[in-house]
Amino acid sequence: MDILVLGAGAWGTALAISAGQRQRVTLWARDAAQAAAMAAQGENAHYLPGHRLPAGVRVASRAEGEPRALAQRHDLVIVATPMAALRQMLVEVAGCGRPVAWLCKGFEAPVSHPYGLLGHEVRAEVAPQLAAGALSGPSFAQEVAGGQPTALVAASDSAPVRDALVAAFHGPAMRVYVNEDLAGVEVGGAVKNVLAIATGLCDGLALGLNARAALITRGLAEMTRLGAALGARPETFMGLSGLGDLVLTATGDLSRNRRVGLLLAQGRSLQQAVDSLGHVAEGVYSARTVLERARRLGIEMPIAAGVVDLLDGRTSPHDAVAALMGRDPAAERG
Ligand SMILES: NC(=O)C1=CN([C@@H]2O[C@H](COP(=O)(O)OP(=O)(O)OC[C@H]3O[C@@H](n4cnc5c(N)ncnc54)[C@H](O)[C@@H]3O)[C@@H](O)[C@H]2O)C=CC1
Ligand SMILES: O=C(CO)COP(=O)(O)O
Repeated sequence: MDILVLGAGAWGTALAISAGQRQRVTLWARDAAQAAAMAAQGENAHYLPGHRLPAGVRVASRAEGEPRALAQRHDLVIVATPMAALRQMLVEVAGCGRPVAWLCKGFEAPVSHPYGLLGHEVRAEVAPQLAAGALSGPSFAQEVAGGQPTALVAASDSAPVRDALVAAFHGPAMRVYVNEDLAGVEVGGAVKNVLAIATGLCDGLALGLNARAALITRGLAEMTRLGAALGARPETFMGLSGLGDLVLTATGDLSRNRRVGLLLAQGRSLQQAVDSLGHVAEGVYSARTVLERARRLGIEMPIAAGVVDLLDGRTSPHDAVAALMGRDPAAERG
């Protein structure tokens, strides 16, 4: 199988390394200099140092071809950019006639609406004919690149897209489950990043394990409420892209979103926290949209609201926690 991975950050590179053990993979970087360095060094020293590219992975940039022309020469196209570049990449591959899946987890910044869109909503605007979906689930790039066992979920309303993702990535160290609930899988991936900022904050303030478990559980309830209102199936949130990715990202120190929360708790500014990562932390860019979409749907998301107040500088880490604990008693419901 020939796979095109558009975007050579940590996650695109890790999946290329994983699939490249068995398949032919083209790993495309927008930056020609980065592509040249990767080809020369046999690794992505900038975004994923310490992991060799296997022989099945070939590096490319625009010098080798524009995304649509390249896509037409492959069996499956993976968009591995951050959410901010998904629209542009879908425009570039629209009409390629190949199954397409994105890896990004978030809501787009509000560009075409008063609120940001999920990936499948962007697809509906710019490439409605494209057979497409998302590959999601609990998966730190470093562990996948190192061949450690991982389970993912291939979500799409198109069976050929789901099948292509399984054929491409299912292997000895990676199980790929399928799910038709693309909206649910996308909401899980987007909201867990916002909640991971909250648990990073909680742990950075040394509030304890009880507090962290409470945040994860009530965060899952917020995620499920928003997802159901956006047309997702509630049971999707008990799966890999919901609870699974929430637990991983909220508790795992490899998470960039969690690290943002930890750094804010130490008194760093948001700008300092973001700059120190060197990678995208999608929760920072999705949090306001999560809250705006919840507001329009009449959904309460107090944890997400606390994260937005903190990111916007309206509250301090301690006051954000106090506001959550000071809420009125309530029944425990979804
Ligand atoms: N790193 C991880 O463990 C995982 C990341 N993800 C998601 O995958 C997405 C990408 O994450 P990472 O690879 O970790 O980010 P990263 O910060 O390591 O790399 C981002 C890459 O995207 C490229 N890029 C940015 N704008 C672009 C554009 N307009 N056109 C082409 N390339 C562009 C950058 O040059 C860079 O190579 C994010 O949405 C993230 O939430 C999902 C699962 C795991
Ligand atoms: O999505 C991820 C793991 O599944 C990666 O999370 P971070 O972007 O917070 O590192």
